[in-house]
This record gives sequence, C-alpha cells and structure tokens, in this order.
Amino acid sequence: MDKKLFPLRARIDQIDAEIIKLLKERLKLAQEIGRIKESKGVQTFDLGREKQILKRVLELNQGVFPEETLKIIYSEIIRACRASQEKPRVAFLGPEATFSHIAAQHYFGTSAQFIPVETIIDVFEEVSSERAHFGVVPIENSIEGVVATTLDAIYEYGLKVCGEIYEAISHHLMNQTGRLEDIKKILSHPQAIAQCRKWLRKKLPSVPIETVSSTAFAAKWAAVDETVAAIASLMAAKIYHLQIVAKNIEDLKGNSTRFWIIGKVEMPPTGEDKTSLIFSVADKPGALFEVLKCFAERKINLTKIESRPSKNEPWKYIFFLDCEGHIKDQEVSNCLEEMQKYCIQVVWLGSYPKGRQV
Ligand SMILES: O=C(O)C(=O)C[C@]1(C(=O)O)C=C[C@@H](O)C=C1
Repeated sequence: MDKKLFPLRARIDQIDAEIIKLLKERLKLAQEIGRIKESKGVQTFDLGREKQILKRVLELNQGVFPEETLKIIYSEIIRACRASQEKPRVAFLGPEATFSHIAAQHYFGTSAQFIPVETIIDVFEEVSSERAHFGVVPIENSIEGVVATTLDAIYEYGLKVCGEIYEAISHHLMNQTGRLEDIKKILSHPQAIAQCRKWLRKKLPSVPIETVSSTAFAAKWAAVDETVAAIASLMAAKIYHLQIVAKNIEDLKGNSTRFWIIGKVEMPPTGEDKTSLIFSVADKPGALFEVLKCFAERKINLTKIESRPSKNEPWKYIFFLDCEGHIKDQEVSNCLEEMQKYCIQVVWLGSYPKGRQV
C-alpha cells in the first residue's frame, strides 16, 4: 500500500476518536439538561431547539459535507441524546399501525413511548390528564377535508397545538396469503373504502365490504381470519404479518393527511412557524373582512380558514384560522392585538414549527 496513506489514516483515526469523545460529552450534557427539565416539570422534547441545531449545523458546514447525510447524522445524534433523557409519552388513535401511529413515529422517532387509544377524544383525555406528554390527532385530509372532532376538541380541552406533520396516505389490500382469490370479505375504515371504491368495483365487484373503526383494526382482523382482506397501511401489513395482495389501490393519488401534535407546552419560534387561532366576530356587515384586513395589512399569509358551528348558539359560527409566523413575531403579535377590536373572542391555539407538505 502507498506509504502516503499512513499519516492520512492516522489522522482519520485521531478525528474519529475526537468525534466519539465529543459525542459522549454531548450525551452527558443532554442528560444533564434532561434532569434539570424533569426537576422543573418541563417536557424534555423540544422540537424548536432541535430545528435550530440542525439549521446551525448546516450553516457551519457551508455545503462541504453532503447536506442530506449531515442532516441524517445530526438527527440521529439528537435522537439518541433525546432517547437518553426521559422518553416522551405520545398518545395516538390506535391500534398500532394506524396513520396516526405512522405520523407519531415520523414526528417523534421510534424512541418515544407510544400509547394507542380508541378515539380522538381519548387522545385529548390522555394529554389533558398528563398520562401522555403529547397526542397525535388528524386535523384534515386533502380529499375529505377537516376532521371536525379534532377542531371541536382542541377548543373544548384548551390544549395547545405544539406541531404538525403531513403524511402521504396510500392504501393497500392485504390478507394472510397474498392471493386475490382467497378474499371472501373486505374490511376497512369508511374513508379508506370510499377512497378505493373504483378499484374495488373493478377488481372485486362481488366481494362484500364492511366498515370497521380503523384500517389497523381491519388488518388485525385479517390476521385471525383467512377469508378476510383489509385495506390498510404497509406498516399494518408488517405488524400483523399480512401479505400484500395489491399496492396503492386508492382511486385518487396525492392523498395526504395533516396531523396536529397537541400538548401543554408552548413551542419557541424557529423562523419557520405557523400559528393557529379560533375567533368569533359580531353578526354585522364587514366584521370578518375587518379581521382579515389585520392579516392582509401586515402581509401575513393565511394557510387555512374554516368556520364551525359555535355550539353555544344555533346558527352562530366560530372561525379556525392558520397563518404563517409565530406569536412571538412582532407582526403576528400586533395582528392578534388589533383583531381583538373586531372580535367577540380570540383564542390562540399555539405557534409551532411548520410541517412539510407531502
Ligand atoms: O437543548 C435541550 O433542551 C435538550 O434537551 C438537548 C437536545 C439535544 O440533544 O440537543 C435533546 C432533546 C431536545 O428535544 C432538544 C435538544
């Protein structure tokens, strides 16, 4: 071997030793931070801080080390440091392998402690009673629209929105054998069935279809009944040991769901945030226009607005609004202050790091 390699490799060995030494030191510091946070009753998981770290690391790198790899390496380092602290307890709409579970795993990583519950309201209950630090709930689907239960519950429970994540939704047909001819009945969640209607009519026109509470529940059922096939996620096929009969059977491609991460903590600004609000206006001409003007004048981009029955009085409405920015940004805080003038009520649901649409 070329002698010139020896000193170079010796230097690489030295660098690796330094990296390991520094990683051990980093782990100890994160554990120390974890202990301080625990003693103060503060949640250890801090996505805002994690995003800041990643941003800074990429800036320091100045594109020299391959960026995507650096992101993965650093995310794993932080994940390991976080895992050595108290594990966040995360409630989700179960059973295992629902799209809420997939979203929860993508958001918190596999090191969190996941708590499956039976309904969306149960997720709110778990967080409210502090049996869970966070909950993952669907808020809207790109085809079906808003999830009313979640919108109503966030208002009723007074919890904070601490984050959001978008998940691509793909449906797969699965059973114990992977053979189409073994299927005597199909089970799934009504939304999944509705989204695969054309495919089912074309390929399995005479097979009866039944609705159940979730796609994961359908998969669980198929695992114990060989005549049953489920429409569910790939994760469900893996967890319940099922074979795929047909992949991506949804009629419309590009289906995705936005999930909220709910909790009791306020997230710090990251520079790329969203703010969610509820407000109600007086029943008079131009009232909603006045509120929206507060955003327009400050060039604050709205990402969503939705009205829901107020529930206090028939035929009165409250508005759910999402905009870009954090409540700690001057413009957003001024906007919120000014809109109070035109509103009967303004409730700040939370400011949180913006998720990436899929
Ligand atoms: O800085 C903190 O608050 C930490 O707990 C440390 C740390 C990290 O490893 O950098 C770990 C977990 C948090 O989610 C954020 C950051």
